[in-house]
Amino acid sequence: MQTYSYFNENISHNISCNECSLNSIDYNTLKNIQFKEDFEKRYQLSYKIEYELDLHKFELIITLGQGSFGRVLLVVFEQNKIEYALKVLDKSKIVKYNQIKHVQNEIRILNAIRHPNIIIMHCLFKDNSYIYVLMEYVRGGDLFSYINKLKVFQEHITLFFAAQIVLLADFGFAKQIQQRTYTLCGTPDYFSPEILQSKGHGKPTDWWTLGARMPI
Ligand SMILES: Nc1ncnc2c1ncn2[C@@H]1O[C@H](COP(=O)(O)OP(=O)(O)OP(=O)(O)O)[C@@H](O)[C@H]1O
Repeated sequence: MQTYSYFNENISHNISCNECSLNSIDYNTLKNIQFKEDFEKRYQLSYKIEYELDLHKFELIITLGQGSFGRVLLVVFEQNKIEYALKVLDKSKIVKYNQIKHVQNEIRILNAIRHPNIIIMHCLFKDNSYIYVLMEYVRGGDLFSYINKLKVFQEHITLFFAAQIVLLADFGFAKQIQQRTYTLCGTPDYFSPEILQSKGHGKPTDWWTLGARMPI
């Protein structure tokens, strides 16, 4: 079996991953943290690997969804009996489709952000074939499935989702920018005019996409 070292596997960390470290997120404390500064610090530090964790320490319940490079499983951690979402990423697929940088970036951003509206990444572990991202489990499914089910949203439902149910979990195409970027990514149907004009786009482009995606 092939092994890779793209995800800091070769850097040794002295980490004890126990019940305590998985439960150590205190929301009240987090409220007071200056999100941006904290993000920068965490982003620079990059992510760490929990070498003491492996799949056998979890009970597998069901598959929650399928992504491009693997599945997301609902699991229960044996030590504390808490449910988590475990994203299982297939290393060989990531390498085959030349997505190493994208995946590294997604994990790095998710690991760096601590915000009540953004899913918590607890830790990362790996074996020879897969990378496992242990995250907060969010009930209720995702917006995409809900849109598929209802097809068209009434205005009040659209307002409800747009205003408050923006729990972000997917940072595959996320990028840290100062003013503008010229990177072309995303679904063409929802491209903003500034992306199409290739003159550089910044944060307002996300508002365009949110509006375009709302199925009123
Ligand atoms: N933390 C979570 N809690 C509950 N369900 C989740 C969680 N994370 C992901 N899921 C479910 O798993 C599905 C797959 O997620 P994943 O992030 O792997 O792929 P994706 O974003 O849909 O696709 P891609 O890999 O192309 O970005 C999601 O659509 C969602 O239904």
